[in-house]
Amino acid sequence: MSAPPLLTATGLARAWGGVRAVDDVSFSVAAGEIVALIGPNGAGKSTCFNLINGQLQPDAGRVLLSGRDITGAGPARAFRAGVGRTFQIAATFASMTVRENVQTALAAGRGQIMRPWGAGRNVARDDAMRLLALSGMAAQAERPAAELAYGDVKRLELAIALAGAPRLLLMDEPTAGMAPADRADLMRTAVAVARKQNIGVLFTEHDMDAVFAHADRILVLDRGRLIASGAPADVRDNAAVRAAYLGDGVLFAATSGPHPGDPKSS
Ligand SMILES: Nc1ncnc2c1ncn2[C@@H]1O[C@H](COP(=O)(O)OP(=O)(O)OP(=O)(O)O)[C@@H](O)[C@H]1O
Repeated sequence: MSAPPLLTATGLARAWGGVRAVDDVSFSVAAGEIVALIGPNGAGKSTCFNLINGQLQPDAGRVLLSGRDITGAGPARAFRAGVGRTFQIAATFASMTVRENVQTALAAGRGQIMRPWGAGRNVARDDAMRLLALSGMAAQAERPAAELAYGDVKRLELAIALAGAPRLLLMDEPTAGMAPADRADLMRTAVAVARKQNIGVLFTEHDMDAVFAHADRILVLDRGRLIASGAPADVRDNAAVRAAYLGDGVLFAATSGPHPGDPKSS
């Protein structure tokens, strides 16, 4: 028998009052696979993320990580099981250096405390430097986090997420608020790290260039339902997806060159 996928979500459902925010959604993510979860505003992406990292209890359905049931486990237990997450708003300690931020995260994972003085300042130092190298931040290790440009804060946040040794990394709009050139760079870094470490990545993103350039597979939600799933080219050509985004325009802009059937710009 082959091993179960890294993440398996089956029949997930969650309503808010009368709104079916997530409605019978099933999908999987393999180790080392980069999967985008997209959909118009209010489609249910955040609710879906919160179901997967155990923050929310589903009304129905199951979340399995390598076959182990983590449904509604809560973020702490899901984290210990191997589900990491980065948020839209980066969370770092501004007064610490970049390296100390990562050391703190590593130490916390080992039940230790990182103190920036005495012997404590060497806790997990080498591992922190290794993660900073992976995230493209080694050269900035000794800078106070407060001095970083926003793109580098996001890279530091990636290193901090890696400190938890995730097997599945949920990235909530990783490129939000970044300049276009920085976005591509961050996505390239995140994808390279995930491939190297065999981490499965599930990310939400409004920037369709980032989605179509970097996802192996795209899941499309619309009003809580999974309306399409597949390779970027297939999803882009899917009539239901195009209809869901009609009037939004973002999906059509995120492609190289014109495509038959695209709405004409006047
Ligand atoms: N805590 C909540 N209480 C009530 N309704 C909620 C709550 N969270 C989400 N909803 C509703 O559930 C639906 C899905 O919302 P969700 O935030 O999951 O969508 P989304 O795809 O992440 O949207 P966006 O792209 O705008 O962030 C929406 O109709 C939203 O108003």
